[in-house]
Amino acid sequence: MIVIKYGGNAMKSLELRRAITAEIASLRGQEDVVIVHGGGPVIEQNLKARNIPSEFKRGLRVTTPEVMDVTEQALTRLSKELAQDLGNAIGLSGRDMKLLVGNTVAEDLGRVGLIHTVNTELLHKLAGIGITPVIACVGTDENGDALNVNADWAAGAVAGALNAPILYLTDVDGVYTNYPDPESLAPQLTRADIEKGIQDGWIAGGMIPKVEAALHALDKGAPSATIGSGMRSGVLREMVGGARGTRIVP
Ligand SMILES: Nc1ncnc2c1ncn2[C@@H]1O[C@H](COP(=O)(O)OP(=O)(O)O)[C@@H](O)[C@H]1O
Ligand SMILES: CC(=O)N[C@@H](CCC(=O)OP(=O)(O)O)C(=O)O
Repeated sequence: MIVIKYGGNAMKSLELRRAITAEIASLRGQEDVVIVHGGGPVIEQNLKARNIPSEFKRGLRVTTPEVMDVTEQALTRLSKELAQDLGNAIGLSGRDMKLLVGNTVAEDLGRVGLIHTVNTELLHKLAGIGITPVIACVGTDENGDALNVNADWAAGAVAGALNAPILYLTDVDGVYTNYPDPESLAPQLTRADIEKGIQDGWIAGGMIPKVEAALHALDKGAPSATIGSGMRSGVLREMVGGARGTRIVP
């Protein structure tokens, strides 16, 4: 089984979305796939349409109950659409059958959560009948209330719980030591390299939660974590084989 995190940047256009879902569909011929997705830009659009202001603290969206509602609506709709694009797939959120259970992390972040328990049995059962789960990064707490989980972290938790490799699909070919110089793409980074990269500033912005979530996935049991772009035909197979993207190692 392999976990694919599919985020907002790699969904910017319908063409891109279709190209990536076709790539994922072709990978399914060789591996069972579990998709965990985000959708930051769609959430943003829906909040704007309703005139609901939203801000980020420490890279996470401050999630009031109102923001939670809009986020959940946007992401669960997206999971249905992605599942339709893919075929033989089912759109779920972490609230279905306690798929992603967690807790809030800080009072000033509202409903932002981290996942501690994943219903892996459900994922194995779906794989057993040839259905690909497409999971929106919305979790539940023990009371059944929704949590807004950063998609990189949600996917890392799923990969860790399944002891499965994870591919982080984004809009860059991997982590660059001198972004965006193509010559500086790092084939492999260790925890120490990542700590240095964040400290020295060459790992920045949205790449920070991604590399941190990748390390977390490894800590929790994922055998490998690879960051790259799924935009070209055949690239996912190459990422799985380690020939493309940046592989994060302990
Ligand atoms: N060292 C780096 N190498 C590659 N990308 C980087 C680096 N540092 C920062 N980035 C930024 O991280 C972005 C990917 O993170 P993010 O925008 O959160 O992606 P997604 O929405 O796909 O999860 C890239 O588009 C790039 O702008
Ligand atoms: C807590 C938090 O920040 N949640 C994210 C969830 C979506 C996400 O992570 O989507 P991408 O993968 O497209 O960035 C948010 O509200 O934007």
